[in-house]
Amino acid sequence: MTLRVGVIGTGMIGRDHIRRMTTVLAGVAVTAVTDVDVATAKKVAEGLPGAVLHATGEDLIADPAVDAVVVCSWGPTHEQYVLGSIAAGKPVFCEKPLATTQDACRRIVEAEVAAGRRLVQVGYMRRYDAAYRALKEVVDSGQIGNPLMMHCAHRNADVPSFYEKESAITDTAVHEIDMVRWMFGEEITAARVLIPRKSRNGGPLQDPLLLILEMAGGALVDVEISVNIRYGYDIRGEVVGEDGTAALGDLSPVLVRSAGQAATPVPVDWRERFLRAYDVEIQEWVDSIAGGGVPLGPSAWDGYAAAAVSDSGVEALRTGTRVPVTLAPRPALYDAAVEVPR
Ligand SMILES: NC(=O)C1=CN([C@@H]2O[C@H](COP(=O)(O)OP(=O)(O)OC[C@H]3O[C@@H](n4cnc5c(N)ncnc54)[C@H](O)[C@@H]3O)[C@@H](O)[C@H]2O)C=CC1
Ligand SMILES: O=C1[C@@H](O)[C@H](O)[C@@H](O)[C@H](O)[C@H]1O
Repeated sequence: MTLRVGVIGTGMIGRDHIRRMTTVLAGVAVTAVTDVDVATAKKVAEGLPGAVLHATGEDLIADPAVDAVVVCSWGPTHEQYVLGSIAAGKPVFCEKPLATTQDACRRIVEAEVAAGRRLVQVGYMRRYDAAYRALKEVVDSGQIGNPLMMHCAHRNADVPSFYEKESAITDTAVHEIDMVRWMFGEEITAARVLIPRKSRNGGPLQDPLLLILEMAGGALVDVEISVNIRYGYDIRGEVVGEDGTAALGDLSPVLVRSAGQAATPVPVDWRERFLRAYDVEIQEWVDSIAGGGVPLGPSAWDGYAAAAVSDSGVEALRTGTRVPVTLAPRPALYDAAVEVPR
């Protein structure tokens, strides 16, 4: 059976997911699109034989030729489309963040619990990245002993002009927030932010930042967030255990030695660095729901938990204090929600 998908938001990642669903993945077809930027959506629809261009996200969700919805619009619009998909009983893959506040995420969790089945998956694609999966396997094997700390770096070459001070946490470090919950298999209990000297490349932003996360089991995670690093898109992670360390490997397939130097290329952006992870993520989502099953990836609960930590991180950035994370009780629908079945 071919899963018929409608895509809301035909911007950068919307178009990238449409490309992979139409030219890379199996068992899926894009049958409808919409965007408030009608001209772009029309152009995208014209390149998709048989696809319908809808005036609104609500019309797309109601389309009988749409079995499942992919939400790639701006964060503040996610809640309405995810709630609309749940109300229509349709599986929905929502790009991160699930919603921009923890209250909005809770409303989504409550709607899904009321519906009585898992319909929502959130686009935290690092759980599907080969390097992160290999790192987690080492940690889970016990080879490096009990994990005590994790050092992370999230470096963007640059960011768009509408990127705000808080985006370093809510839009960028939110990937690490989800990833470490999954890596350690436990919740984050508090956040702090340390502010170093400002980069001259950062404009009005406080760039870089250091986010410190406390894990429920006592481990500490530090995340360097640099969003104007210029040289490329660089994602790092190293877990320090009692008996050893394990780090994400060098991902380039080529090392060039020339003119007295050894060099590997650095990815330009997230599309290049996580190309394969997005493919695996969406293919697994398609496969899990195509036969009427439930989505197995990051859940609405994971989206809510990440948003709650993100809110604490923003508060820590604003106040310079340690801010605890308080989560609502986890509904039984999400038991084992920080684990991704393999
Ligand atoms: N998983 C990942 O690594 C990444 C995730 N993202 C996430 O994907 C989402 C979109 O990001 P980008 O594609 O980079 O942004 P973008 O600005 O390129 O595209 C967003 C599109 O949504 C449309 N839009 C805005 N409001 C809408 C509404 N109410 N209804 C329908 N369409 C609407 C805009 O017109 C625009 O075309 C964001 O939530 C972002 O955080 C983005 C980049 C990477
Ligand atoms: O999700 C993403 C963007 O929205 C965000 O702005 C970037 O900082 C991240 O690296 C990228 O993965």
